[in-house]
Amino acid sequence: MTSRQIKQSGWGDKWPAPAKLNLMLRIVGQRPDGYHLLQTVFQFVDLCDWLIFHPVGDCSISLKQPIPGVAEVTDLTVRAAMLLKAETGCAQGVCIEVEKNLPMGGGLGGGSSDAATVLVVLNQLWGLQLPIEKLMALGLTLGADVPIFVYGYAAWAEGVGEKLEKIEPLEQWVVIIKPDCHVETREIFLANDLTRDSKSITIAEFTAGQHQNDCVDVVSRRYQAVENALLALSEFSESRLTGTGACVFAQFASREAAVNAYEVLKKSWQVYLAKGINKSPLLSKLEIGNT
Ligand SMILES: C[C@](O)(CO)[C@H](O)COP(=O)(O)OP(=O)(O)OC[C@H]1O[C@@H](n2ccc(N)nc2=O)[C@H](O)[C@@H]1O
Ligand SMILES: Nc1ncnc2c1ncn2[C@@H]1O[C@H](COP(=O)(O)OP(=O)(O)OP(=O)(O)O)[C@@H](O)[C@H]1O
Repeated sequence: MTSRQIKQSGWGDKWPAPAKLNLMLRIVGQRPDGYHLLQTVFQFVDLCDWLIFHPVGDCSISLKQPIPGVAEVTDLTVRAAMLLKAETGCAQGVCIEVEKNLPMGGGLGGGSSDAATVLVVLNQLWGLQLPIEKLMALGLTLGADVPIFVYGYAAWAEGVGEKLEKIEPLEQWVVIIKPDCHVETREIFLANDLTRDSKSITIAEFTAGQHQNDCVDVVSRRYQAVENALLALSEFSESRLTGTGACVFAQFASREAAVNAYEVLKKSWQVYLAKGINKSPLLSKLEIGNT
């Protein structure tokens, strides 16, 4: 696979960083370093943060406006840019502007997606020509969810989420509830009552309807708002947790059915109406190399 080429220069453009859903999530083991071995299915949705890259005259990395509560040096976009510089010795700089739409700590992977967009776009804007595989490996050092956003296709994932196999789940309408709580991924993976020995399943079993998320009981027990959201959504369709939460979602075969649920639920919840997509909108803004 060669690096992907950008149609135009891309400086000053708005670049998408989409959200993801985990359509199922099984914990099938644990590595010696404590990280959990998963089986999961990633699909993107058309809800996005948007990033703009502004040229600067020196080698500095900065944010136009830091996200409240996230120090600039720990922001995943800044860390992604620094990582590229450290890896390549690139002497260029950038000012990154982030239009933040995705809720943080929601299990939608917003921070990871922002980081992936930085890796993919700066790789091109800075003329670094790192291959996608290298960007995915760099991304993995920032977070387990970063590689899928670099990869850009809906996928069956194993390992900690870095072993990816392209699949094409149905692109259905989705209603997502963001309960009024912030779930730390780390807290859930540290829980004593987390199932860590699920039986592995096949893609065919997932396609036939095996949608279990092994984190759901642990998260529901600790966060009443998540349990309530799962219950509210289940009035309309099968309700599921994405990642370690806090967001819960349900898929709908028609836009009408999704809108109906959305209209009812928005009276009581922070709710999003979205569409599942198997190709990341970030990829759609790029010309594809030899993929
Ligand atoms: C739950 C998922 O969202 C599913 O897509 C991801 O596995 C989480 O990915 P992420 O948010 O990028 O997570 P990271 O930032 O890499 O890890 C946060 C913390 O969760 C724990 N963690 C994460 C992923 C994993 N497979 N096993 C873990 O035990 C680790 O303690 C880690 O310190
Ligand atoms: N650019 C960023 N956007 C969002 N969060 C960031 C960013 N940089 C650092 N963070 C930190 O990362 C934490 C997790 O944010 P994120 O939005 O990725 O959560 P999430 O949706 O639960 O992700 P995941 O599904 O990968 O666990 C935030 O609480 C915040 O402290």
